[in-house]
Amino acid sequence: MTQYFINKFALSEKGAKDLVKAIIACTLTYISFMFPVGLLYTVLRALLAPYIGGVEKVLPLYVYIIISVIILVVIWIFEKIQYDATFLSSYEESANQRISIAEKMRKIPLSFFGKKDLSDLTTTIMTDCAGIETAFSHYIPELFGAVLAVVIVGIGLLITDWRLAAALLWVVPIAFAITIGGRKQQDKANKLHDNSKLERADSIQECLETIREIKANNQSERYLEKVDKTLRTSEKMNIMAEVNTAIFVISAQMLLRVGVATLVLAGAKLITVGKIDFLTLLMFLIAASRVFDPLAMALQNLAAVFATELKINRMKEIQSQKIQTGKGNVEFEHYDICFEHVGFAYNKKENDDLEYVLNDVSFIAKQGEVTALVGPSGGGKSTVSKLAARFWDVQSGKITIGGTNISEIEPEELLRNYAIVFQDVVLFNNTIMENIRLGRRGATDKEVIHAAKMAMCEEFIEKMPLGYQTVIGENGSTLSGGERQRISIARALLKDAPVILLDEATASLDVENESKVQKALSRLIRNKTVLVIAHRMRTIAGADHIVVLAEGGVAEEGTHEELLNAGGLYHKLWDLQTKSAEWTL
Ligand SMILES: Nc1ncnc2c1ncn2[C@@H]1O[C@H](COP(=O)(O)OP(=O)(O)OP(=O)(O)O)[C@@H](O)[C@H]1O
Repeated sequence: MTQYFINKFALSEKGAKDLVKAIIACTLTYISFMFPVGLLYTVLRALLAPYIGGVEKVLPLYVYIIISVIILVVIWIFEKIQYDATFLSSYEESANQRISIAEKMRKIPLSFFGKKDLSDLTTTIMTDCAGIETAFSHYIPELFGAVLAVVIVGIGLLITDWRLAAALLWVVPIAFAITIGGRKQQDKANKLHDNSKLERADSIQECLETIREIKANNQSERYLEKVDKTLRTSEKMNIMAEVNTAIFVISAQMLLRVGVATLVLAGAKLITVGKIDFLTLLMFLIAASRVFDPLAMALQNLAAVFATELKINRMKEIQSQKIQTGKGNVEFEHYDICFEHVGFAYNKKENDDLEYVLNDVSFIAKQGEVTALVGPSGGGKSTVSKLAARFWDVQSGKITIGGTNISEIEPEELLRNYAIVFQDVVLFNNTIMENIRLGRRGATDKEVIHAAKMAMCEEFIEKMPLGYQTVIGENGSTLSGGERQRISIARALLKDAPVILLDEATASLDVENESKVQKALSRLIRNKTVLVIAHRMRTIAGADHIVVLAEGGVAEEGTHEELLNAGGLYHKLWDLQTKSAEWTL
């Protein structure tokens, strides 16, 4: 049973055990609702014995009061157990599920995130988890509990009088069959609704992220029309999903009511032929109300469980992703990074062949040297630098650091040795001090300030109202591009790792700041393995080794002088940039 729930609902072992407990608790609660019916039947039978024939003995009033109190206490205890077992443990499980998804995402290769959009993942973590939480605190335990309770109570009723029980319960399997029979239809409508919700979240998120570009291009009206359309579609799909579910659930619930009618008819007939007395029929009628209320709810819950399964499948998809693993605590003798016949593709083509963006790339970035990657746009420079940090795993060939294949090193362990500065700087809505400290957790304020000074951050930090304690807004929205880039460089200086990847690290800086920051960087890079990407050729002219990448392969390599003398692609690029430097408006 536990294993079934683990597989079916992507639960942890503890979560599945708690669910079994919750179902047992729900069953007991529903069964306990029958105790007052039994008591009422006994009292009525005793009181009415003189009129309906029989020799029932009326007990003293206090006995009935004591029994009533005991029944109330028992119901209260079962309800309390049910509450603890459903609510408390389902929230705990839901929190664990969110943490385990976040943990998983830490280890999933970036290729996964390239295929999924952000709103899809946000929906899975926030909305799906919340939906699943409700399913475990309400739908699933109540559904299984109601079904089990009806089976047990049904057996009791059959033993009491099989004819009345059959007249009452014949509708139950048909009602469930109607709800289950509509599953395909409901799944289809729920899927359309879920997709429309994702599109809605996507379009709102895109609108917020690109609001500046939309306004700059005077496209607000056109764009809002598009957002409006997704909102309207989502509303339509929502209504369709609700109507689809309602058709099947309401039909099934209506049929349950027919069971009460057939019970009355069968009961009346049995009374007239003297097979049962009126009290027995009355007890069945009260029992029917007790059984059918949870049953009607169970039919609704069954439809909700179908909808939850779509959410669970999305969660399972994340949970089943292959994660990047490897050795921890690796000691490196040196930090040479070696690309050996590397082939890499982000995506597959339509015919399922890989769409290679790097082909047979081989070069060495030696420790103590600056290796520059240059080449035309789209040639594969950023891809190479990201592969060097194992953001993705290569499809063919290998990349080694200090002789060890990086695909055998645990990604977080590997990245401990890297300081990376990208052109697209990511900053957090926190103080400048903490944004820089991200480079090395545990660094003292003095060390952070020293790194900031080296990265030429001091002059703009001093002008801020709270200096280093100024909060810089979401992704550093209150800072200029150059300031953001300097913070990112300060982070790298603070980390002081043996491998440094600089992807257009100084592109947003003005000439004065660029030369100052480069001075700081040149102090940082001593005796390190440095991989630099820069479009400004003069920035990399002094590099020890230049690798020219074009069309996903190494076109040529050497020093600046060697490549100029060779008269190849590098020479051409150099000439083009020298000419464009002379160009004026
Ligand atoms: N995340 C991605 N998913 C799919 N394709 C990608 C992705 N990133 C880059 N590419 C493709 O890989 C190829 C190499 O891109 P890359 O960014 O490495 O080139 P680059 O030389 O750094 O370009 P640039 O100088 O313009 O920054 C390009 O064709 C690009 O479209």
